[in-house]
Amino acid sequence: MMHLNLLRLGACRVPSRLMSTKSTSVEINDKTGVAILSMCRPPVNSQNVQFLRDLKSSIYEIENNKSRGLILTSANSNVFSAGLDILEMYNADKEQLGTLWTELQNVWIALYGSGLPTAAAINGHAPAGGCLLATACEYRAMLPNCVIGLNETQLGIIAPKWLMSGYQNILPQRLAERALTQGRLFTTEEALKAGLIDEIVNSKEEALEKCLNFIGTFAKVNPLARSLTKLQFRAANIKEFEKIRQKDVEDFVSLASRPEVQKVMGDYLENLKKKSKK
Ligand SMILES: CCCC/C=C/CC(=O)SCCNC(=O)CCNC(=O)[C@H](O)C(C)(C)COP(=O)(O)OP(=O)(O)OC[C@H]1O[C@@H](n2cnc3c(N)ncnc32)[C@H](O)[C@@H]1OP(=O)(O)O
Repeated sequence: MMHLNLLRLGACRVPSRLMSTKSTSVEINDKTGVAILSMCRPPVNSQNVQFLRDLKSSIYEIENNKSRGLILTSANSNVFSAGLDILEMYNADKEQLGTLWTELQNVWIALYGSGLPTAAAINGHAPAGGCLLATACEYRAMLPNCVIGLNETQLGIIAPKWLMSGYQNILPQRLAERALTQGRLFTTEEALKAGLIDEIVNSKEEALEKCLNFIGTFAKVNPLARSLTKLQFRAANIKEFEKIRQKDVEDFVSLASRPEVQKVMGDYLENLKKKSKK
């Protein structure tokens, strides 16, 4: 009998640390069973191939370990994620561009298509690919004085439909269209007003607490029913994405390797470097 109880206890025990990769770490909250996935690629969590692979494997690990929910956050102090690593897109050959885009797709589908409750504790700026990750989640709490948004058109590039899905799920159509065509970055305060985020918080701890509270709202809901209901809402976007997945990589490679797009990226990078030296 005692042996059986121990086994039962063992089955319920939630480890306090699940897994780390080079650029992610995962901790499980002992009380809640919720996984906190921290991105840690200083200084700005820019998304290169390795980072995206690490993120994808952490998301699947959390899903497979039957955690009760996933909170995505950053280990860096003022940036959630600066989006795709422009250094890996600038002067890159077609194969490198294709691999980078494929890995971005893989992370998005892992997070957007996750059956778990997902929340983003946005403890810093979240432009472009950073916004993509945050809007793939179901709930967002964000620190003040930061920016979030899909600014692709500012780089002379187009966000494909799947990349816009998170935005479209959250924002009214007219606002989403205007923000995407402008390449607008919302301040935290503007993001709250637009409904792009759910709460403004004063610290990372508070952001994590709000995310935990959100995930806690499902405590009494059957997890399978919850997950299938969530995925019904997302099924059309996921199906459409799966249909164009390969073509989307080809389109990205063709666009990103154009000399004029490379020039915009080079100038953008140079401006970033100039700004950071000031
Ligand atoms: C062709 C189709 C492509 C379609 C899709 C694209 C999706 C993308 O995700 S494109 C990436 C777009 N990202 C951005 O526009 C964000 C650029 N970064 C920023 O605006 C700022 O860095 C920040 C607001 C995120 C943070 O500002 P902060 O003042 O804290 O840091 P900085 O001094 O600006 O940066 C520190 C350091 O990091 C470098 N860096 C910043 N962002 C990127 C990036 N996305 N890729 C590569 N490197 C980046 C920046 O140059 C600084 O480097 P140095 O210290 O070496 O000068």
